[in-house]
Amino acid sequence: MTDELKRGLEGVLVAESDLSYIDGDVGKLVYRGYAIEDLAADASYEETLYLLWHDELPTRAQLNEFSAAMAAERELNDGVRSVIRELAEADEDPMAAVRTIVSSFSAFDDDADADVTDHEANIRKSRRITAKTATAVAAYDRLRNGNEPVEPREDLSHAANFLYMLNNEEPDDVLAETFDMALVLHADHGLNASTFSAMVTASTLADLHASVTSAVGTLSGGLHGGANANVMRMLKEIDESDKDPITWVEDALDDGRRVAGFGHRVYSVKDPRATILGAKSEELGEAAGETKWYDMSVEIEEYIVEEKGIAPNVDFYSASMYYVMGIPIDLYTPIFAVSRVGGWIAHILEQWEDNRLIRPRARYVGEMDAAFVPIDER
Ligand SMILES: CC(=O)SCCNC(=O)CCNC(=O)[C@H](O)C(C)(C)COP(=O)(O)OP(=O)(O)OC[C@H]1O[C@@H](n2cnc3c(N)ncnc32)[C@H](O)[C@@H]1OP(=O)(O)O
Ligand SMILES: O=C([O-])CC(=O)C(=O)O
Repeated sequence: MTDELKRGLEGVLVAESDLSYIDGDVGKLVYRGYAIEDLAADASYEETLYLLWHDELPTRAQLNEFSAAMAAERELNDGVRSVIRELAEADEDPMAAVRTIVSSFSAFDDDADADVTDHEANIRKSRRITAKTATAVAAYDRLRNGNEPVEPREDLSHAANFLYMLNNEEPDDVLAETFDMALVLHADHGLNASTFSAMVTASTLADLHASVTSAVGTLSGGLHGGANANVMRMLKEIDESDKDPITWVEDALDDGRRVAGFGHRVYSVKDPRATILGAKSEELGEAAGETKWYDMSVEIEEYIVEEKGIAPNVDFYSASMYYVMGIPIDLYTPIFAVSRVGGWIAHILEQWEDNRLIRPRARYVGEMDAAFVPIDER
């Protein structure tokens, strides 16, 4: 037992994993050995999920079977629909809504009572949770805007079907492929905070729904997944201010504010996902004739890298890219969850393969030997 204190568990190894590897010094990310650049360019989200859940890339036949089985789970049952409707009526924050909705899935899951050691049941639940999270986010957005949810279609990919359900319009190939790529890029990232919280919950032998629900709550915070929406809010605030982007950022830093979308616990250089998303943001901006958000982002990046030595993370360029795609700002983090749910599940399943309760210690710095005073004598 060591008494060395590692605040924020920085650099502490707590598990072995063969899911994803990050070299933060050179900006390298791989899923099961495959470079993120290759997966982003050529693999679909379903293919990536198969890789994460089943150890290897699927053959065409395996992928077709896997994708069809996931697509068959897209529909929501009436119980979940009414939960979503009530949350939308209450105008719940979208990430809080996702947390509650994911939790509610278990009430209607045929395998809810299966033991956590039942791998086949876990895979069935994994497919359901992943498929239904996308449907639920789209339905939530429609209902809060006074529209009826759009029923999922099984003939579309996970990405295309999500955009179809969100907009009640089949996306063109560019939009569907871009969104699919975003899902691939966000699917896994080592022991990030939300994945770790899923693992902590799973390590108690709480079930998949409990573990994923923990993770959704953890992802919502502004230091983690919540940063993507904060980036876009910042870009809009700058645009509406009378300051140029550099002055705005200088003032924010002088006020002790953090600039959303910059900095990372593991990367000391630019996040490789930000490089890919930046290029896509530029491409989509040019195609839409609106490069303002991308240009502003580049200006901010150049300044912060130069002045502060802090590089952009995944959340920086996804913001301007989603904005050009017409996705509502407060859905950016729910969309992160729509993808990352696959990574959470992969780590939960890996945790259960060789489970040990996760339970660190705190150094006690409180009082000792306090004399207890009965309540009426205090
Ligand atoms: C999907 C994701 O979760 S990616 C991360 C998304 N989060 C964000 O973009 C929010 C903004 N970023 C941050 O707050 C941080 O960089 C984190 C939380 C991501 C990582 O934090 P940590 O590893 O704990 O680094 P820490 O907070 O110790 O920062 C180190 C130094 O860099 C500075 N710094 C780090 N990020 C930023 C930032 N975005 N803006 C300004 N300064 C920053 C800190 O002030 C600190 O400086 P100091 O040593 O002079 O006090
Ligand atoms: O790894 C982290 O700490 C945060 C992150 O980039 C992610 O979860 O994708």
